Amino acid sequence: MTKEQFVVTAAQMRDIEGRIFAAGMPVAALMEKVGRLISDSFARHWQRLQSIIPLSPLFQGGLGGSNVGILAGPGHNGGDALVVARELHFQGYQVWIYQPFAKLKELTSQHLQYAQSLGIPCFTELAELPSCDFLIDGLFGFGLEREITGNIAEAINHFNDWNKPIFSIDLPSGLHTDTGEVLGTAIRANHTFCLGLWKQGLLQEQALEYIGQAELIDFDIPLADIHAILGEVPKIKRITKTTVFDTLSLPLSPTTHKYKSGHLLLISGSKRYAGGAILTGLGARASGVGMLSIAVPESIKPLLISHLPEALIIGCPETETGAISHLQLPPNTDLNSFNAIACGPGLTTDATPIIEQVINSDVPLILDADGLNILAQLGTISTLQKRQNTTILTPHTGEFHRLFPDINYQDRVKAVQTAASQTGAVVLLKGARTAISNPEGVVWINAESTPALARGGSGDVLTGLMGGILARVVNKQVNIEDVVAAAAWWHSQGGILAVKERTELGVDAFTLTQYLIRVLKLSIEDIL
Ligand SMILES: NC(=O)C1=CN([C@@H]2O[C@H](COP(=O)(O)OP(=O)(O)OC[C@H]3O[C@@H](n4cnc5c(N)ncnc54)[C@H](OP(=O)(O)O)[C@@H]3O)[C@@H](O)[C@H]2O)[C@@H](O)CC1
Ligand SMILES: Nc1ncnc2c1ncn2[C@@H]1O[C@H](COP(=O)(O)OP(=O)(O)O)[C@@H](O)[C@H]1O
Ligand SMILES: [K+]
Repeated sequence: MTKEQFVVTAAQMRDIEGRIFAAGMPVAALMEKVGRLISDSFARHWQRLQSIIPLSPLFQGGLGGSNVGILAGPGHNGGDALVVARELHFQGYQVWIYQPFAKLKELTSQHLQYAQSLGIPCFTELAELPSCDFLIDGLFGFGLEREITGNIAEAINHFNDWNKPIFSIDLPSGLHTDTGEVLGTAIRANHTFCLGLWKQGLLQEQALEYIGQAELIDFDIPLADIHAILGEVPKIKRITKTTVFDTLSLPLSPTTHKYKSGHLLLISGSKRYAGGAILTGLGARASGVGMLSIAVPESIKPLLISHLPEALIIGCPETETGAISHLQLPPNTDLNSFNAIACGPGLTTDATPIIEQVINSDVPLILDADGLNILAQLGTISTLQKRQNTTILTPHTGEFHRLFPDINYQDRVKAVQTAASQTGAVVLLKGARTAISNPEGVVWINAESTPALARGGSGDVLTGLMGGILARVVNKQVNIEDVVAAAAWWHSQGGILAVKERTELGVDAFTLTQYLIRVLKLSIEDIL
């Protein structure tokens, strides 16, 4: 595992830190190291930002003239901020410190004393503060456990109103380290330097509006200390490129043939929602699956053929409403002919018999969209109990609630763990921070995405892509949750690349399908 993949709670971070200190690392030395790493990273970002953000009238020209306000808290988060204050002072920035606390931890107090001895102005009252070009927030880190109130809450709201870029140390002050909940009020950062290991709260949706761009500052925590606290196989992990490339089974074997590269059956679309079938098919195309069959109502078969000439389009008898009434597979084919089935986008809830049929089959199965709505009507847990083979459910929040009305989905990590354990399925809960769990509670979180994906049809693309990867690798000793994670990561990265080239408004679902291979190519070049 790489450092980027680990996710910790405050208690786990404290325990890991405890081991490092017990082994002889002086606390002050670690703070010094962390502070220097933050200042270096900050200087790089500031140089880039300066070219795009107008500076205050006090700006005196040149990078060294920038004005920086440091917000220092009473604990070691404040200590980190004071090391950064000193470093930036020596680099030529105009620095001031806001420190309104009566009682400081000893190390923090020493750094404050030294900063003052260097002539760095230090203020305790908001009204006294000069202007600045940006703020560095070191009020609270993972030691914050209770609500922020009174003058500190007022100060945080005041700084948010300044509309200056804010860089937060470890996490935006005011966020709960584990849940990402706002404790009273919180700094709205433009950039967060997360220290050492990703804190769980930074991966929770409720924290997203406060974090800005997040970056991990690696300060060389020994892997042995991480595993001693998190276990050899940590329960909660962040998806990274490495996860994905371990799963995609590339490069292809030189002796492969089309049936060795997987055969996927997509069951999707209706007269009313023909587009869902096309988007799912285009998502599957990008997976590189060897054989793609798509079952649709007879009347939309010509449309599918025109978009996906390489796929075998299976026209099925349809209901009066234009949904598939039953599957009519080609001669000598049954469901066992496929390595995986992905089922649901655009089906409408009139296709109930199809869902019953695929659930009763013994083929690895992905259910999405109307596949999930029908499953909810059939009774989620009792219906899935019959299944022997792999099942993957990919609900968005509304579908999740229909499937699992008794599970509280506010804490998304717990929600997917419970849903997966109740059903024996791998459950992916879509959203800004998609969370995935297997029945044993091993969780992947997709921490990089873009709101540009919040558009109709983008989930259909994910279903097709995931189905194709599943069909390709399902017989190759992979963990199913890794396949699901790989698809979620690839889908989001496609969206992120599309945003870079086309803006956040330019990522309709069809366009997204065109970016999947482009982003894969860039990622492969990156790791070579
Ligand atoms: N782990 C690592 O490897 C490393 C960690 N490092 C850094 O240490 C940080 C953690 O430091 P930390 O433990 O001192 O806690 P921190 O977040 O500064 O705040 C706690 C202080 O705030 C106070 N306080 C709390 N709530 C409050 C409230 N509502 N309103 C007002 N006050 C409140 C509380 O006081 P008390 O509860 O005693 O009243 C206490 O004094 C971590 O985020 C990282 O930046 C790096 O330096 C090196 C590597
Ligand atoms: N705010 C957001 N940030 C990042 N990704 C998002 C956001 N909102 C939705 N998504 C992603 O967009 C996709 C939407 O899927 P879904 O709701 O099933 O749409 P549809 O059914 O129209 O295809 C999911 O992959 C989801 O994770
Ligand atoms: K902070």
